[in-house]
Amino acid sequence: MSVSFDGLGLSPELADTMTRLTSVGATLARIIARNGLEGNLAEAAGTNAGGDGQKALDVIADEAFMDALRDGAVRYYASEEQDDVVDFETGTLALAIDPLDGSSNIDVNVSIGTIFSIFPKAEGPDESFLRPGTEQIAGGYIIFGPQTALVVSFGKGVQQWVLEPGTDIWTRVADPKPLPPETSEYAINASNYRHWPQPIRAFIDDMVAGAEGPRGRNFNMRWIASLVAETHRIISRGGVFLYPGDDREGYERGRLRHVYECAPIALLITQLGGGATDGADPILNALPDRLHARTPFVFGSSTKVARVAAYHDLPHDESHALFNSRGLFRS
Ligand SMILES: O=P(O)(O)OC[C@H]1O[C@](O)(COP(=O)(O)O)[C@@H](O)[C@@H]1O
Ligand SMILES: [Mg+2]
Ligand SMILES: [Mg+2]
Repeated sequence: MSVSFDGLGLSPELADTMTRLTSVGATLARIIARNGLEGNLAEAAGTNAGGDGQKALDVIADEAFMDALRDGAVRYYASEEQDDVVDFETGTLALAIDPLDGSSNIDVNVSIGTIFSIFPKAEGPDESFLRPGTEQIAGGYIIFGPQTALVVSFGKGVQQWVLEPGTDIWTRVADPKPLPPETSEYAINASNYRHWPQPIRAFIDDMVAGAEGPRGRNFNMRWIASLVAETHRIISRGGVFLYPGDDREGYERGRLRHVYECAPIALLITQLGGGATDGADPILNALPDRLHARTPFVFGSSTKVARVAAYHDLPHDESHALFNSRGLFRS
């Protein structure tokens, strides 16, 4: 196993934890690349704490991370795939993880990932995880796509490593650049349009209307249905992502989980100069009320994220007027 976090000021405990995460990442990359050769990683395997159907790879990834982190510096392990926090009984850190993000893409050979968030351990499990994302000492993801990469922030910018295919060797590559403040690309699952609240519909309506609409220019749309892949694209070339709350039962607070999906992504995006909110307020300042809490999530290029918040503040007619070609907030 070869990876170096030298020069980043990490404590030995954090560096050891990161090494364990990257070791599992290399193993998972090999397992994912062999999907279908020995078994079907997308096979149904049960139901998790959030009521989502689990796939075989969800369970394999969760067990691999848990085994690798036990007897290290992580005391509390909180996973999307487990109802409760696992107490390893020794260690100074608390790690929350979405072991396999984007599981609807396992069987279609599209990028998936692992998202993690690390805090210094607090008194107990609740105190360790139900706290503002500003207190994270690390947050990031591993993306399993045509290329396997680690993108992480330790609170001072964002760093990136790439896995040499077929090996355990991770090489640090150029840091991601700051996000462009403006963008012409958005990501949202538009099949939920009829369920969205009015400000989200207005924001999207105005972009769909393109050059002929109030915004006076055309926009492009992408939806991969892997938060990790969506984040990687936005980090690479800008954009805005929205998973709002909607009126479907169980989706009042959207779909994404605060602790192990949104908080670490918000850390990365804000470190790159972007915005990350629940539509109105910064995610990193919010307090989740339980481990598997969901939150509406809007992140990406700062101007767009601010504009979504402005749509929430204004009555429908006024928002269209303010954002039209003669309005105050054009572009
Ligand atoms: O299927 P939908 O509603 O578009 O939701 C897609 C979202 O769900 C997720 O797949 C949820 O993550 P999991 O696969 O870890 O449950 C995100 O990666 C993605 O952004
Ligand atoms: Mg996920
Ligand atoms: Mg998952």
